[in-house]
Amino acid sequence: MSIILAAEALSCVRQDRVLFENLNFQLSAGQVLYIQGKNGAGKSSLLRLLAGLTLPEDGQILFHGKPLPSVAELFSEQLLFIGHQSGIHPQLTALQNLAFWSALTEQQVAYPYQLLGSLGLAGLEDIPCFMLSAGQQRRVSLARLWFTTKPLWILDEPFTSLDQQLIARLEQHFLQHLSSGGVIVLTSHQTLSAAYPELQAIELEYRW
Ligand SMILES: Nc1ncnc2c1ncn2[C@@H]1O[C@H](COP(=O)(O)OP(=O)(O)OP(=O)(O)O)[C@@H](O)[C@H]1O
Repeated sequence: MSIILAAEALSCVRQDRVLFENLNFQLSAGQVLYIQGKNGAGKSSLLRLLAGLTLPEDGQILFHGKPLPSVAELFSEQLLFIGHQSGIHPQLTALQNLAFWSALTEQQVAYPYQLLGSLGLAGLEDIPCFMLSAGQQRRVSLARLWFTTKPLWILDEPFTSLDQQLIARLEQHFLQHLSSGGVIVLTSHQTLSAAYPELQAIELEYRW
């Protein structure tokens, strides 16, 4: 199976501290990479490198076998990155946030009310997101995962603030995405519960 995303001898240094070095992995369609580690170990830093938002100290990231900078346009078309922050605009409503992402990424959201309702946000579609709870805001943010057609998902702590029911729902959605050829890289302090057919795990040590 062809490799979609790979890291070769990746190193990351922050504030003179080596967070990780010589990190290697290869991910093909249907595979999930689960990154664990203590607070400050470097999980978000690794995700930001993989999303092309920062550059590694050493090593390289390959997308479909090519160095990331050389395929930046294709990569950004195929990547959905949800960072540690929810990434929603607090003054906009849930519906407006969906419409914004939809226009920005040219991904059609066919039934926004239905989607938001299915995520437990019925009746809350038209109020500014700053009036929503942390978990509700996270739900608005994650709604993107239900209408995107992008194959590569990089998700930093996607379960934060979610209740167990929504976590289970999200993990089922991950399985669906993987079974249709998607790739997921995620961090979490929480143990994954679903039975992922092809799971790779990396534990980053906290290094002084
Ligand atoms: N933009 C930055 N500039 C300087 N140092 C940074 C930057 N971002 C992160 N760091 C440092 O890098 C280290 C790793 O941070 P990172 O956010 O990657 O950890 P993490 O494993 O995701 O932690 P957590 O579980 O708390 O979210 C920390 O010591 C942090 O201070």
